[in-house]
This record gives sequence, C-alpha cells and structure tokens, in this order.
Amino acid sequence: MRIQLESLNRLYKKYFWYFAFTLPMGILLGVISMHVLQIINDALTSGVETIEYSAQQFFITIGVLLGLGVLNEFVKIRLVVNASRDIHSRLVDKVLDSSYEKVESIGLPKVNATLSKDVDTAIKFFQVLPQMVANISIIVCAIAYMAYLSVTALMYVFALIAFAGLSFTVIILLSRKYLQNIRECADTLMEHYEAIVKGKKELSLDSKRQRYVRTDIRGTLEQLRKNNRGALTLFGMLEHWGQFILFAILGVILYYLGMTLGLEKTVVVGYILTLLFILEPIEQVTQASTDLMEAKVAFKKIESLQLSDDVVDEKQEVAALGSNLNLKLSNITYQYAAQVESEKGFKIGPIDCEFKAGEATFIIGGNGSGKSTLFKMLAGLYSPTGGTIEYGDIPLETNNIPSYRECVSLIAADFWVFKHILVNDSVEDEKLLQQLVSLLKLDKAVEIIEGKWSKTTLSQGQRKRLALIQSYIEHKPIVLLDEWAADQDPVFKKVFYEEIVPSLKAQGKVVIIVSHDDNYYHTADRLMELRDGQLILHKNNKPAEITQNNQFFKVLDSCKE
Ligand SMILES: Nc1ncnc2c1ncn2[C@@H]1O[C@H](COP(=O)(O)OP(=O)(O)OP(=O)(O)O)[C@@H](O)[C@H]1O
Repeated sequence: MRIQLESLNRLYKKYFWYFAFTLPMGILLGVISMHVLQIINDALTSGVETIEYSAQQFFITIGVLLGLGVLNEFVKIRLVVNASRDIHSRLVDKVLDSSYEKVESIGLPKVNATLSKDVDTAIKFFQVLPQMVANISIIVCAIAYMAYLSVTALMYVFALIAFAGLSFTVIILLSRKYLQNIRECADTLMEHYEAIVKGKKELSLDSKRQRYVRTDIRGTLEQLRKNNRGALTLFGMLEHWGQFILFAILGVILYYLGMTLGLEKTVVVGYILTLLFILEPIEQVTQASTDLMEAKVAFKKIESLQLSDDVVDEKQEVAALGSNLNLKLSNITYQYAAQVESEKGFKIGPIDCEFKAGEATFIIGGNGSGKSTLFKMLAGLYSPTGGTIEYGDIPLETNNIPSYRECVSLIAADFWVFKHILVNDSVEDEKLLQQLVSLLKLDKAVEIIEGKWSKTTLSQGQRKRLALIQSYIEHKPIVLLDEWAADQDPVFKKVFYEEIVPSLKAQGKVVIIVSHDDNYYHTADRLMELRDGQLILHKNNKPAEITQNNQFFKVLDSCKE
C-alpha cells in the first residue's frame, strides 16, 4: 500500500508563505556568498582597481549577507517551531478523534513511540530543507562561477561530481531499509519498556521471567544495533566519500589541469578557493539528505497508524440523546477478528434483551465470557457487527452514536481517573460532590483544589471510589459498572449495593453492573449470565423498596436544601 504523506502536504500548504520566503532567500544568500568569494578571488589574483573599492564592496556584501541571513533565520525558526507544535497537536487531535476501537487496535506502545519519537524526527524536515536549499544554491553558484572561470576544467569537475552523485544516491537508497528497521525496533522497545515498568512486580518475583524478558530486550537491542551500525556506516561513508571526491577534484585541477595541461594560475586558484569554500555546504547537504530520509520514514510511520483525519470542532458540545429511556438490544453480535489464522475470533451474541430505565441488571460470567466486550458495545465504543441497539425508540447509527455516548457513564475494569472533576456549576452539585467524598471516606486521602483531585495515585479501591463519584455527579442516564465492588471493603460494598445503586435507580437510570458479589444478588432487578458470548436470564427479582431512611438518601436530601 502506498502511503500518501497527507500530514506533510497539509503542512506544506499551511506554511507555503514561509517556504516561499525562506527557499528563494536561501538561493539569494547562496548567490551573495559566491559574490564574496569572487571579490576575494579578484583581490588575490587579478588585482583590483583600488584597495578601498574592493574593501568597500567586500564589507557591504558581508553586511548584506548578515542582515538577510538573520532575517531568514527568524523565518526558519518560526517555521520549525510552529510546524513542530502543529505536528504534535495534530497527532493528539488524531488520537482523540479516532474511534476507541482504532486506538485500542494500534496499542499504547505504538501510539507512544509515534508521539514521542516520530514527531521530533519528522520535524527535521522543516529544519533541514531551507538549509539544504541554501547550500544547494551555494553549490550551484559555485559551479556557475567555475564555468565562468573555465568550461574545460568544469567538464572534469562534472564528470567527478556525476560519479559522486550516482554513488550518493545508491548509498542513500541502501540506507532506507536500515532506517525502516530502526523505526520498527523503536516500537518493539516501547512495548518492552511498558512491560518492564508495568510488570515490575512480577519480574521482581521471578528471576526466570526476568531472564526471558532480558533476552527478548537484548534481542531487540541487538537488532537495533545491527541496523544502526548499517545506517551509520553508510552515512559515515557518505560523509567521507563526499570529502574524498572533493579532494580528488582539487587534485585533478592542481596536478593535472594546472601543472600538466598548464591551466591559467587565476583559474586554478579560483577553482581551489571555490571548492574549499563549498566543502562545508557539501557536507551539510549530505547530512541533510540523511535527515530528510529519516524524516520521511517518520512521516510514513505517522501516516501508517491510519488515525482519524476528521477535523472535529472541539468547541462544539455533543448533545446527549435523552434520559429515562430503555436500552434495547435486538439480535446484537460482535465478532473479533481472528488472532490465529486457523481459529475464528471470539463472537458475542446474538443477544436480544431490554434494559429498563430505573432497573438494575447484574451480569455474571466467567473469564473471557465477553462481559467487557458487551460493555464496550453498550457504551457505544464498539460498533456491533450485527443487529441494532435502540435507546428509547432511536436506533443507534453512525450519526447519533456520539450523542448516545454522552448518555453513558462507564467504569471499566481498566478505568482511568482524570484529575479534572466534571461537575455542574450548581450549589447543589458542589455540595453533593463534597458529601460523596466524605461518604466514601476519601476526605482524608484526597482534596479538591480548583476543580481537580489533589492526586489520583491512590489504592485501586480508592481510585474506584473517585471514579464512582465522578460517574455519579455526571448525572448520565446509563451507568455501566464493571466489577466496581470487587476491590472494596465490605462497608463500601454495602453502601454501594444498598444505597448508591438504589439511588441511581430512583433517578430513572439504566444501571448495568458486572458483579460477583452473590450476597447482594437479591438487590438486582434482574440477574443475567454471559456464557460463551450468550446472555442468559437467571432470575427476575423484586428488590426491597428503597427506604427513605437510608444514609445516602439523607445525603442527597441535605444537598437539595
Ligand atoms: N481486542 C481483542 N481482539 C481479539 N479478541 C479479543 C479482544 N479482546 C478480547 N478478546 C477476546 O474476547 C473474549 C471475551 O473477552 P472479554 O474481555 O470481553 O471477556 P470478559 O468476560 O470481560 O473477561 P474477564 O472477566 O476475564 O475480564 C476473550 O476470549 C478474549 O480473548
């Protein structure tokens, strides 16, 4: 598949005027630099009309060179820093605007590697391109000057330059494979780093596993070393080969054209001076070609993630679909792609079921039975591969799924607590937030400072309580809780099942909970089981009426006063 470098084209368009300024300016600076060289050469060889005139020419020209060079530098710096910010922020937008399914399938290490490494490499494109154009223009001007001095000598120079150009191209093309491999190794290393940090506990307890992990990482590092060695050897060769060719040209001019064929002294000196002058620009151009190649590989990597290209209006709020509505699944299925070629991927469904507003359904099921998958579908994070989900009487489709998601509050097994607390700007909700914090015994563990939790590095049970508070004060009409109570003390389990869940029901919410707390199954309106992707009804209950005496209702009432 040929990957279009969309992000590069977009940046080209956005910064067209920067390029339109800096690239011709680079050429102009090249021409002026050569003029300086010409003044020096004239002063050295053919003599000058007056010393004053030549000196005046010289100092005015280098003054102009300084002024234009600084101006060009300002524009180049703006181009680089603005483009760098844009690539970073565009990539963040792409991750945010891509579907959950997409980001999940790419995986954290790849997203991390691209955000941290590729962007910085890609930005080299904007750093080196203007410099490269300026250097190329110096080289072109130098060639023109040499042609002016002697066309015959230039033919010899050209023959050697053509040979050098050909060899440069071959070397750069050879390096491409190494660069791609290096980039792949960076992804694998990110995965290893994630594993050794997240799996530190397991590794500390098992030296055999540590040995395996160490061997794996060393394998990747060895791959990286070999590819780095290959790429750096080629790049090093490129640099020295370029220098060698240049000295070879100097040798041909000095010994063959000058001393053997008797080329004029002014021409020989002019050639030698010019070639020495363009030594650095040539080195920079060769270095820049390797940087550009690396930048191109990084841009390709960014594009290959195939993250969303939609431009989402971030200020536009997505309206929720509505509340106090039933959630109905008709013939719903979800099929994962096969992990191994010979086996079929896991399939959930077909499921027919209605979750009523004001009712709590508990779902039980063994490991791998599909509970998390079902929750992701119910939350609108996965699109079912078959069947329809209706909220109220509205079938969920691509155009209304963002509005549906606004109705859902999910605490998944691998939940995340953001520091920023989303709470309505009302006295009642502010009070409710404070009450919830103290009811769930978090007031000693965490503070609320300027609308944020003071910290989120708490125990798993405490973090889950923070997540529950956030979920509660969001007032969303569908609440999905994946084994929320599993990490809680008996006292919090009791508050949860006997007070919080009844209060959510009383507010007319659809409440679905994955639970294995059989002591509290009687508090559910319905107990269902997921078995191999099939949802089976176990029993319908008539849970005891909510007593207005319960502690949580008192808390709610106190907030209303
Ligand atoms: N991203 C994925 N790609 C392919 N298959 C997957 C993916 N995620 C889960 N599965 C498969 O789907 C099946 C159900 O997984 P799911 O996580 O929904 O089960 P679960 O009931 O939540 O399990 P647990 O109680 O262990 O968390 C499993 O067999 C799992 O291997």
